[in-house]
Amino acid sequence: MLEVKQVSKVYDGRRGVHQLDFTMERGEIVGFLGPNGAGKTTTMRMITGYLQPTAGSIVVDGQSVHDQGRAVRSKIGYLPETPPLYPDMTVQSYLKFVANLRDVPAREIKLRISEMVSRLGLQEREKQLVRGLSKGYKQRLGLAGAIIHKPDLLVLDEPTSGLDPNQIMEIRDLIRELGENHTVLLSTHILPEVSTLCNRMLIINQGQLVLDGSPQHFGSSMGDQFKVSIEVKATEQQLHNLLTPWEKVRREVIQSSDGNVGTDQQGTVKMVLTGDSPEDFREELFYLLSGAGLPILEMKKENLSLEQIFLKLTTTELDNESPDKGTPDPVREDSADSPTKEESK
Ligand SMILES: Nc1ncnc2c1ncn2[C@@H]1O[C@H](COP(=O)(O)OP(=O)(O)OP(=O)(O)O)[C@@H](O)[C@H]1O
Repeated sequence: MLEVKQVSKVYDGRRGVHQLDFTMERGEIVGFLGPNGAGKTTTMRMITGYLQPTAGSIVVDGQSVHDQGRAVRSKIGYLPETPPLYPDMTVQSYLKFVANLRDVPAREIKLRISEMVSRLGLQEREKQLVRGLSKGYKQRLGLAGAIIHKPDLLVLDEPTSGLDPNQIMEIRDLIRELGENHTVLLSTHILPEVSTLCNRMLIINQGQLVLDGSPQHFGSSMGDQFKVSIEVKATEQQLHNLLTPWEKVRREVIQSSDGNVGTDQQGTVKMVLTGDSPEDFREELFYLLSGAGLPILEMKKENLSLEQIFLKLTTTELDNESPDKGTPDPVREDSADSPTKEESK
């Protein structure tokens, strides 16, 4: 559906984005994450044809954004960070205006407006002036304008930014619904939004792609440590005696069900064990404990949170600031289990 090939954008000698390379399949909802100034808006504006890349190419459904701009734009719905709404138009007249602009056939416009109004829950607001709408309703109207020409690909730039928690939930529900028959690329600063809405995430930092894959996959496989929580029928002392010689694993006794730290009234201890490498040590741990006759009541692998992944990937300075230098490979899902270049040094 979308192919972004080696795309760079340089603004007055400064890097906007650098050698971005990714594709999106039909039906995917992809979250586009990155700190302020990482290059999300620049990328989205290039995909939607509003900005020309300095290098590289973008293809939507087999057509080049550069060479077949008009045809490509008819396949894309774009909701910029601030939707371009005209305050003196009514909801209805705005939708009519956008429908004309997006080449919706004249005989279909009336029907299309009523479809949009009911789909986006704007029935009560149809005759109201845009200036009187709340931020949430303005966002709904922006979304209605973005999909009125029935595009295949939706590009949404921070669609829930500035909304209150109720409005955020409503817009997320709408995006989830739109994702049933559109391909969606959405940028956001809200990490839980990615876990709840997206089946894939792209993280960009300083103009470069640093991760590509599913939030669930990376939560369980990334990081330079392996973490396990256990509940064992034993005294705290027994566990310490057994595990102290195991130098590669750090131990931390945590609160048990009765709120105590240490052996509880049922004679069990809860502990978090952290290995000093990503190597899975659960099997070794199992044999160690069972060999000592200490029953394991629970053993659970602890995943990295999205926040931890994001921080890990976006707080490292990239050393190739110059647009001419090469780009490190992003961590991709199919290569996430093998060490990254940095980790293998
Ligand atoms: N019109 C412009 N002229 C010059 N530099 C620009 C322009 N637009 C963006 N940039 C620069 O390009 C880089 C990427 O900006 P961009 O707005 O794409 O980031 P972003 O990830 O969308 O940030 P935010 O989350 O703050 O919206 C930044 O360094 C920014 O200063």
